[in-house]
Amino acid sequence: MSIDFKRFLKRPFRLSKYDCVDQKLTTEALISCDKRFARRNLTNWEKFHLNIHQHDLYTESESTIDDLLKDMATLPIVRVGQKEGGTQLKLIIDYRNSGQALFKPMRFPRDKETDPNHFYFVDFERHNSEIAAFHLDRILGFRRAPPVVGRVINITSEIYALSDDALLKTFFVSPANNLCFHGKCGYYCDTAHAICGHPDTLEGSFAAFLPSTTLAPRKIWRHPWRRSYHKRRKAIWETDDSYCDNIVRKTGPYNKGRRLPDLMDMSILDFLIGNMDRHHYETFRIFGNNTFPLHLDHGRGFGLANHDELSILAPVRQCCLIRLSTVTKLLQFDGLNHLSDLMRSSLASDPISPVLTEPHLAALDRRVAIILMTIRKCLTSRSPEQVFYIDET
Ligand SMILES: Nc1ncnc2c1ncn2[C@@H]1O[C@H](COP(=O)(O)OP(=O)(O)OP(=O)(O)O)[C@@H](O)[C@H]1O
Ligand SMILES: [Mn+2]
Repeated sequence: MSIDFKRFLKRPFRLSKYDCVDQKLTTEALISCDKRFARRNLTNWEKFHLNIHQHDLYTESESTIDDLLKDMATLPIVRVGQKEGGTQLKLIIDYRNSGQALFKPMRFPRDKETDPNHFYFVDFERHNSEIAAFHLDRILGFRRAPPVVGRVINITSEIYALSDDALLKTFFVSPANNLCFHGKCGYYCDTAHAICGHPDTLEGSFAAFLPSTTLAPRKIWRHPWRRSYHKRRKAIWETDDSYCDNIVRKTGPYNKGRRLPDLMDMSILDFLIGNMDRHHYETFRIFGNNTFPLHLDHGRGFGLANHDELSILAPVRQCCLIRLSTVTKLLQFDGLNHLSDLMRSSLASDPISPVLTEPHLAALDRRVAIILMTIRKCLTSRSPEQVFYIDET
């Protein structure tokens, strides 16, 4: 099943004479059902949106994703506004063809490590982590993260000149004569933490927007292994290793189907990138419960190259569960195709390459070994049938 775009398709500029809404909503059907589509080619954003399916955001063979990455990295920007909500500054970028991207700015050089006195919930976001997490999600075969690409922009002509009034009010010229802005948000949106051009250029990550929530409403779920987001308190799972078996597995939607294995995949992705900030996740409502959780918000990964945060793997360790297809992938990385090599070559195509430093790439291989060790340990106390989840086909 793909997303129900009936309302999208009913937009009068598209389908005034024909009524195609009962047809299977593939791109091909759309094109054949209104000849004007052939004249006005779908944008890569539209192709991406229309191909979102029940089980993933895109398919392995889809060339649209690479085209979309290229578009986000090169198409002219026509308008810039701030994304409301969330804790740190994010901009909504409008392109000339109506495509949109979520922009996160670069704050530090790639090798700047997380401040050891920062909690996971106050750490700065890293644009390169958003890019690397998308590539990793794709390499692991999950395809649950929207495409993200890097781009160097001119802060004067591509942000300042195109800003909405609210954002414009936060611009200033620094003592070093650089153009800066800070926007409005919960953390780090003040003069002391402004984003400045060097002198005029600014690097950032551009994530393709998902279909609007009006067309494709999403459900927001609290993550069962959410941290406490408190300076002194701990979450239950941090002190109780039976949390998965005694609580999570007994609660819907984790008591059946793909959701629990999906959370294991998410934990693996987060452990590999070092992301401790997974508080909620979203699904598309139209697909019900038997669908994938979106992998969004990876700005807090790749902060520490020499530390492996084992607590991120707690879901896998406590549930002793992993998708057979995921463990098969990880075993391949244990052999000749190191994950670091696959990531290095995948990231080489990004305009702001190198996206990750060598120590962060090396950390990926070390962490793959830790995940596999965790699974091997599970197999000493549980049967393979209990540990490996096989998807229904
Ligand atoms: N590619 C996207 N397309 C559409 N909406 C998105 C996309 N990425 C993120 N969002 C929405 O924007 C919200 C904020 O984004 P994100 O989580 O990356 O920022 P954040 O500042 O870290 O937020 P928070 O502090 O709530 O974690 C997300 O909860 C999500 O609903
Ligand atoms: Mn966040």
